[in-house]
Amino acid sequence: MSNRVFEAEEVVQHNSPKDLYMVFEGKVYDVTSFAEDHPGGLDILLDYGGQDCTKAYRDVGHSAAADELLQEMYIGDLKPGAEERLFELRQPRTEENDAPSIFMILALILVPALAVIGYMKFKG
Ligand code: HEM
Repeated sequence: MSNRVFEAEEVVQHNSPKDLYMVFEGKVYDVTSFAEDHPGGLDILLDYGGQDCTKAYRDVGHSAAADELLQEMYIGDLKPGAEERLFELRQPRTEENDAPSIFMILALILVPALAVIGYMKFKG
């Protein structure tokens, strides 16, 4: 068991499927090895990657077996009082899991729109 103390700045970096930390009740857990096997799915875990999942975890009503699993992944403590900072530093999910960016969506709308306008001009 480690008593390492983590800064919020460090915890938020670990938010990808290959490197996933989560904070529960002020403790830091490295859930990377378990994430793919999570019965609730990887995707839901990524929503809390590098973040506090205390409320979400409790709301699901996880079993005692889940609590035990979690304890096995304990790696240290979040610096006392750093919860708010952690939330402020919240980072977007890593690219490989991200929904298409707003630019991509705009491009998908604009390109056909310009093509139609161009065609109409050409015709007229
Ligand atoms: C952080 C470490 C976590 C561990 C070790 C964990 C572990 C587990 C385990 C063992 C189960 C199977 C049911 C049970 O034993 O309770 C489960 C189910 C589930 N978990 Fe997690 N969980 C974690 C985080 C989360 C988070 C943050 C969420 C977000 C809401 C979540 C959502 C769910 C859901 C929705 C199910 C139900 C899946 C189903 O029955 O269809 N879990 N989890």
